[in-house]
Amino acid sequence: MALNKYMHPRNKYKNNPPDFATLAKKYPDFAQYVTYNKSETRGFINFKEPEAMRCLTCTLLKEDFGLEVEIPNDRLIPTLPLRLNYIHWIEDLLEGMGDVMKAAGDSGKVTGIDIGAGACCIYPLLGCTLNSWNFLATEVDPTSFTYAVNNVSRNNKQDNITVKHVQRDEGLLKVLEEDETRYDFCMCNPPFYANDLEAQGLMPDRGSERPLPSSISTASEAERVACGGEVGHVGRIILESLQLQQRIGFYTSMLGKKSSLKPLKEMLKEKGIENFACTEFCQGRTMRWGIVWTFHENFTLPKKKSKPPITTVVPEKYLQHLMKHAAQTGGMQNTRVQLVSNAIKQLLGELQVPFQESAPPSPDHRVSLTLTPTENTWIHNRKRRRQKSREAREGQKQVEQPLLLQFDTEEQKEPMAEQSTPNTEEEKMEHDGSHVGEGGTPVKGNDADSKKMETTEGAANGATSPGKRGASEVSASEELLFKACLSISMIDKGIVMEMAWLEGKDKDGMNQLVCYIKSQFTKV
Ligand SMILES: C[S@@+](CC[C@H](N)C(=O)[O-])C[C@H]1O[C@@H](n2cnc3c(N)ncnc32)[C@H](O)[C@@H]1O
Repeated sequence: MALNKYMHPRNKYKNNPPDFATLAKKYPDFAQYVTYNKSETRGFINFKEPEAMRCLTCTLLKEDFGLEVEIPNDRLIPTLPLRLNYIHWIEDLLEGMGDVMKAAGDSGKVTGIDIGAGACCIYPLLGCTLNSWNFLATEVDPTSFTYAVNNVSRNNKQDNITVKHVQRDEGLLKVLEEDETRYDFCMCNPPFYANDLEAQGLMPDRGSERPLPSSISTASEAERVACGGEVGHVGRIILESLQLQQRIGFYTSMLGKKSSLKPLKEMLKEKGIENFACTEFCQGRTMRWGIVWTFHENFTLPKKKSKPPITTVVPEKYLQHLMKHAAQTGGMQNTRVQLVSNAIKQLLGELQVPFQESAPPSPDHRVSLTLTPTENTWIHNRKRRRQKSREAREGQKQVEQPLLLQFDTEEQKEPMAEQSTPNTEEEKMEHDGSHVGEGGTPVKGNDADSKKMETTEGAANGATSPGKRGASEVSASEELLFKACLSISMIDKGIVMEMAWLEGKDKDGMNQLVCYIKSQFTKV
């Protein structure tokens, strides 16, 4: 699928589309929707068949997240890659907001609001399962509300997720009236359309070049239509946020139409809300957009588009090397993420790259470091090491080997500007392409000119500065080469290192540093 490569790097389906044949073997309910190629090695499903899509979402939630859900026939079927992209964006924003939260005296327990949870209650269930977030979920539609409540208790999440039935005209202000909680964020997947004609794609402004939705929508009227469409719906949240201010850390919404961004950005500016940003959610053949705003002045939201983080899978051989070393030195209590991050921290220390670690570690045990080098020591270091090798060869001083990451003595051979790993089986992930039940707005040709996932930035939320200076300690007289967020996390049982550009003047330097660290992974 064309856009899968721009999925959020932590989206578990980015490089790992579901294998329908394998799922069919395990789940007989799902098997009835699967057809096979001649050799029966590959399974397919019909993305235009709502029953098949409903079963796929339920099966994936069970298989990949351990969640049991029931979705009624006549309600929206949430597709997972898009929902995960939104959740991961919130994770990134939360990470960038770490310090601001602390300044606001936050307890550290992340609590969000999902406006319009739907029957599946997908965002609260995913957010709670992946990140232990608590949620207040609102829902206007009585049927969806009942299903949402049941789906929460079916998964034993009632202590973490409260589902509240609200009236259509009951906004956040009313919902939070008798509530003292300070929320970290709110999220919303609003009804896209202003009326049923627009929902059916029959409005004259739809544009003749634009194809009709490729799938049958199972969404109810409340799920598709809101007064003023999504601009009206999100506009009301903007107006309410003017009163709620910092009661909610940051406000977000997903948008189904790119054209909705402009009026919403104009409204934010008109209301004096300058701290806002937008992003793209790319998956399958569909794009969606995200908008975020905050009343926290210190929280710098990402303002411009940036490349996706450079993603590197840490080789198994290197992990084995670290574990062996840990076994010898009594460090076996460390997780694999900790072992890799400790080794990288040691390397950064040796390179004298100032870094600051986010604290506390995120619930998914990801370790994030904000790097703020003022000098390119990794290139110089290579030169120095080459010089030392030469000297050693000439019978002079021997080269010192650092403890864990043994430096290479050759010039690096890898390309300097690595991009995210390409998707190998994209076509298998038809899943999000059809967008059943969401009144799909397929990507237009002219929307497709910039398909890069915007990465969230502003992760300068450190609490410790191990070994070297902290990121904030770079003195004004020293010029920053760049600021980047290096994170180490576990994705699908593998350890992944990501480097995301934040700001600065030396992108090549950051790419070189990634190559340098990568080269250490292969030196064991
Ligand atoms: C597009 S659906 C999204 C459902 C779910 N969040 C998802 O992403 O699959 C929008 C949901 O918002 C609900 N809704 C519409 N207006 C609402 C309002 N004023 N307050 C709360 N929920 C609302 C609808 O009933 C519907 O369930």
